[in-house]
Amino acid sequence: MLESENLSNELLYIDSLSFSRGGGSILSGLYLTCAQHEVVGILGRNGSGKSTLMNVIFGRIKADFAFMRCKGIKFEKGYQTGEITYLPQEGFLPRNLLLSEALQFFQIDDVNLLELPLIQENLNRRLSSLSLGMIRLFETLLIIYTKESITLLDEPFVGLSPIYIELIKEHIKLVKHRKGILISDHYFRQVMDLSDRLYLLKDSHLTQVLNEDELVFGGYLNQID
Ligand SMILES: Nc1ncnc2c1ncn2[C@@H]1O[C@H](COP(=O)(O)OP(=O)(O)OP(=O)(O)O)[C@@H](O)[C@H]1O
Repeated sequence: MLESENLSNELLYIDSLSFSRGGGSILSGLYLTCAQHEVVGILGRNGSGKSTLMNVIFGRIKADFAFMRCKGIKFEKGYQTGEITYLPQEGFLPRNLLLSEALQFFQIDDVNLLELPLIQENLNRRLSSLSLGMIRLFETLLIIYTKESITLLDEPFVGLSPIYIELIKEHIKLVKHRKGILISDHYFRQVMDLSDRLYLLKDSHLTQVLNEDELVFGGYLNQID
């Protein structure tokens, strides 16, 4: 169920985030927070700036201006805080790793993931021997189960069959008691289903939306019959 902003247990605080390129404003004065136990969804048309926003938070690109706090401490590059992990749109795990090595690298020790039959069956497989969808699935599960308290997920459902989309959702729900999660994906119903709060990124501004009607009003969806 979508809620209003939860100011207790705040993990991530973003204010006045602005980013422009080539003379055009891509993100303008964005305000966004994420608390522990929360999944915050960000929807937007292609090219609206969702990945740019996550890249700025993680520190891969620099904003023109952004005031960002993690657990009350100001930061400029999310990866330097030791508190933020990020699933980028593109694959990131070296393909020559075994799945077991990838799990070790991210120091995953949660039995909810380690004892999954899907994980157990593939522990000794090299990622290069897996399909692109399976690599994406494992990358997403690994990032969800990292120990860091904030997780940024950019299009975690792309390329996944429905049963694996449900699996990802189930595991996000299992870890969110100890995390704050920002998620962006074009599978908007899945994002809505998971999100405690939902935002629409449009014309470089972020607006909170409460339901599908407001997504229609915001020009993200066509009229619902
Ligand atoms: N370094 C850059 N130089 C020029 N333009 C950029 C740069 N980074 C992002 N942009 C532009 O910013 C806009 C937002 O891109 P971004 O990838 O963040 O959108 P998105 O909402 O994630 O899109 P999609 O849903 O298609 O992945 C695009 O028009 C893109 O061309």
